[in-house]
Amino acid sequence: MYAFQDHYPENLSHCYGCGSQNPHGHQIKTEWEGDETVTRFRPEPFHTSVPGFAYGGLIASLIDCHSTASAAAAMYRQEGRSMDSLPAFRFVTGSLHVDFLKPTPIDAELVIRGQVKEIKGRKVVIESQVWARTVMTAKGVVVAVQMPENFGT
Ligand SMILES: CCCCC/C=C\C/C=C\C/C=C\C/C=C\CCCC(=O)SCCNC(=O)CCNC(=O)[C@H](O)C(C)(C)COP(=O)(O)OP(=O)(O)OC[C@H]1O[C@@H](n2cnc3c(N)ncnc32)[C@H](O)[C@@H]1OP(=O)(O)O
Repeated sequence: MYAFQDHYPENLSHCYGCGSQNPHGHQIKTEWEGDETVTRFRPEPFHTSVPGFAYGGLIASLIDCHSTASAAAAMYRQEGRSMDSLPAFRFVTGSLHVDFLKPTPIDAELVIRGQVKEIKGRKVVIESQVWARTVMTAKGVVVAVQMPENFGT
């Protein structure tokens, strides 16, 4: 699979959630399935909250990076060009909202499915659902904003 995150340049691949160069991070991979974006992730025992269940911060982190990657992919798709082409779209999280609906089991593959709800100017809104087997355990809304030139200053 060649994922959205595989298009990130090396100097922007250190993110804890999605950076391929971060050995301590989740290194999530996201791709299109039709009009939805999909990330699959298997929690480790050290992601535990209550024994048997995944930590909520992990779930939020998965929704976060799934959504920023989805925002970038959506913007490229809207312009009909590949994620390798220039100018590059780089998104950071402006807002992250998570609803925890059910306990998320630690021993199941998690599937995060995202839909593009709005593209307006530099802003993309992504809604996502986290599935464990047949149960939707969380849902989220992220407002992703194109990273300003002066980010961090
Ligand atoms: C700090 C670590 C950064 C790591 C990321 C590095 C690189 C990212 C680049 C490439 C991707 C590669 C890898 C990583 C990808 C993602 C990282 C994972 C996610 C994260 O972990 S990332 C860290 C946490 N994140 C931040 O560290 C952001 C801090 N923050 C800011 O840098 C500004 O706050 C910013 C840029 C968010 C907005 O600033 P701005 O000046 O550009 O915004 P502006 O006013 O122009 O708004 C434009 C439109 O966005 C709407 N809007 C803005 N903010 C909103 C909010 N909070 N809620 C709802 N809507 C909001 C407005 O309402 C308007 O919408 P409208 O036009 O419809 O009114």
